[in-house]
Amino acid sequence: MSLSKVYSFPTNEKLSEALNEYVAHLSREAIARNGRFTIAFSGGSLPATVCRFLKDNKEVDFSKWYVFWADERCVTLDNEESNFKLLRKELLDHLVQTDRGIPPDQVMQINEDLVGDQNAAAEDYQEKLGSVFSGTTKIKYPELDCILLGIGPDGHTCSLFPNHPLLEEKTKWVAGLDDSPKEPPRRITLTYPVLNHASNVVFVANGAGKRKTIKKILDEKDVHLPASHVAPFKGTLSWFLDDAASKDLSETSPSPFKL
Ligand SMILES: O=C1O[C@H](COP(=O)(O)O)[C@@H](O)[C@H](O)[C@H]1O
Repeated sequence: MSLSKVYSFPTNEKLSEALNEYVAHLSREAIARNGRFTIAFSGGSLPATVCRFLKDNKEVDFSKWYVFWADERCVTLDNEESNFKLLRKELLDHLVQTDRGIPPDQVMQINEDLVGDQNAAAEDYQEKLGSVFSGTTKIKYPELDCILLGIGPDGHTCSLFPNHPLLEEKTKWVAGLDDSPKEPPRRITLTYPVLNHASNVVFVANGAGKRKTIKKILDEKDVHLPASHVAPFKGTLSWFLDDAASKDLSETSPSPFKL
């Protein structure tokens, strides 16, 4: 099991600069090794924080990116609740406008025709993951190069909520739920086995509102919070926080970033 690194930055801007540096580094390494970079984004506040500088980073070869969602709401792609729509606004449209767009068949959004049935949508999404990872070989779990995770005040991550039966899911890569305690209730989510087989998992959180939750996970090791169970088997686990979010932590790691 991996040890986690916890980085904290004085401002939200510095946090975004560090994330730009780190994601660009992971992308460069993966492309040099495998000719592509597979990344999953969460929704909520994360895309704006991660993409603020990344979207203009000319050293990133976005043409080699395969983009997935760590979780998605079962809504149409133009709905205000859509995590896809959020990333379009924060990254995808900007790349197209600046002639560095990700090829559309490498952007793996939820199937809009299936949003009325979360289980069908989840199965379809699992097949999309399979089309990129399995090729002709049957694999047990996909190994994404990078999964970017947000965290809710209740400790949820992706759409894995406290006390939910999906926390026990061991077989499916992607699962559906229609009882999310946060709106909208119908969603699909990556499961723990996929999170924990990734090469690099990165939690991103900012603001005082997340402070108590982060302390419970990192210092108090509270097992009731879903984010506490993200622990990549072989991969790295990093936390990127701003000082408002990390204020009560007993310690953070020295920052290796050139900001
Ligand atoms: O519902 C969701 O919430 C979490 C946390 O969002 P935030 O706005 O508090 O950062 C997010 O990570 C997840 O993708 C989203 O569907």
